[in-house]
Amino acid sequence: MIQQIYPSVMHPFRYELNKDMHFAAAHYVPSESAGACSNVHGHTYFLNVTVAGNELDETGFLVNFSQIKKLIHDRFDHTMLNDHSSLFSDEDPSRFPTTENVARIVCELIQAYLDRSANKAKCVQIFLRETPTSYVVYRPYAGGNYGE
Ligand SMILES: Nc1nc2c(c(=O)[nH]1)N=C([C@H](O)[C@H](O)COP(=O)(O)OP(=O)(O)OP(=O)(O)O)CN2
Ligand SMILES: [Zn+2]
Repeated sequence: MIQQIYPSVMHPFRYELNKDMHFAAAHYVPSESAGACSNVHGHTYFLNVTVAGNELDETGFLVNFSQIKKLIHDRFDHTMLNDHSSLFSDEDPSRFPTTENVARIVCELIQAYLDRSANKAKCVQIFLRETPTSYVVYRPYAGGNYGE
């Protein structure tokens, strides 16, 4: 079982849910300045997704926990991140599979799914741990504008 304390995110919504998961994936960071990380290596990524909103759907869910897992775990588990060419690139640093970029892209994938639902929930935080000593927190609405 994954049990961890996460940083909390400030937001104006009534409901907040969190989904934990892990996935095993390989990657390399295609830059000389990444040192050893430019070689192919693997991680068991630990991911915490925070979704918030004011309205529930017809099932009484903000979003189905299992749908969040399906979107990310099914896509990335036991894959080579760099091979996901629609998401990552060896040419564009904003698309290198660094922890920062993976966190943002995971958020974008979840938000694209949420945008297709009538209750319009928001992915407000991604916590992505790459190693026991390294993690990133991504907050898409850090400026406070939730597009309401
Ligand atoms: N800002 C970032 N820095 C680094 C990233 C990254 O994605 N963003 N990635 C790496 C490597 O891919 C590596 O997987 C993780 O590096 P590091 O935390 O240094 O790994 P260690 O387990 O060796 O850490 P120790 O605490 O020294 O044991 C590097 N940097
Ligand atoms: Zn790595």
